[in-house]
Amino acid sequence: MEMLLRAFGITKTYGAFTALSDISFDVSKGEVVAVVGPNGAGKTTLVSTLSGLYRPDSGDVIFEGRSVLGLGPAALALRGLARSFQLVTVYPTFTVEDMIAVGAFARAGETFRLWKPACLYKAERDEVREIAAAFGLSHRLSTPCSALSQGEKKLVDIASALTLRPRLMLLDEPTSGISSADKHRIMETLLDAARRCGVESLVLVEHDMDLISRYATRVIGLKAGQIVADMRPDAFFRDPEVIDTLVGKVPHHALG
Ligand SMILES: Nc1ncnc2c1ncn2[C@@H]1O[C@H](COP(=O)(O)OP(=O)(O)OP(=O)(O)O)[C@@H](O)[C@H]1O
Repeated sequence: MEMLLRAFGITKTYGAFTALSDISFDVSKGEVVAVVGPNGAGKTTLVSTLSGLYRPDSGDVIFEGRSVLGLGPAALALRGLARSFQLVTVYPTFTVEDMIAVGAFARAGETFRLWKPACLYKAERDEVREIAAAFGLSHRLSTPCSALSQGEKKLVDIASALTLRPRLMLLDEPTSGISSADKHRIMETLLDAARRCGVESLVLVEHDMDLISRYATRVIGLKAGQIVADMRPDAFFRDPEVIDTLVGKVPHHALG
């Protein structure tokens, strides 16, 4: 399987505190990697380091065979490794169409110049509409983001990142704040839309074991900044020691 991302020897400190310690793993085409672990394990720090927001103290991040250290999130997204940034909550008065367009404009070299009249960008608008359709958001294009449900807000954020057509997408808790009843629908929509938009691999921080057992192809377990498990979900859910270390009790139905 083609390797897209390689992280090796990643150490990240905050002052005297070591949040990530010598983290190494690869992500190949076709994988949906769930990153799990207790609060403070370093999951968000890992996503922020992989996506160029933080520079590690040591180690390297290789994407498509080249180091991407120091590129920063915007340049990295344009290179094909993107994360969502929860901009919907930052710009609640923007319509769904404008919010999704942020990424399309960035790809066109118009880095987040949102004040420009939207009508100037016919090609980008067409693409925005195509992506909105993949996310089932066509009927919401002119709705202000503030009027969306929590699940729709998550989808708009991810849709915006997808206009950059990334090969690999990093998602930090894509279903947080969404009711249990809606989580599966949102996860299915986002995975299906991501594939349709050309995403080849996903790395997501996720706490919901039921979602992981159903949608992940691999689980990486972090504890105190170190990888303590890297395995297929079926093996993960059948390892009581790993479960106890990383998540405590697992819902019975996640065990299949
Ligand atoms: N900017 C920062 N400055 C100092 N310490 C930080 C900073 N960001 C995170 N930390 C600390 O680093 C550790 C890892 O934090 P991180 O947010 O990556 O963990 P997490 O696994 O995502 O946790 P959670 O599940 O609670 O979101 C925690 O102890 C946190 O307090």
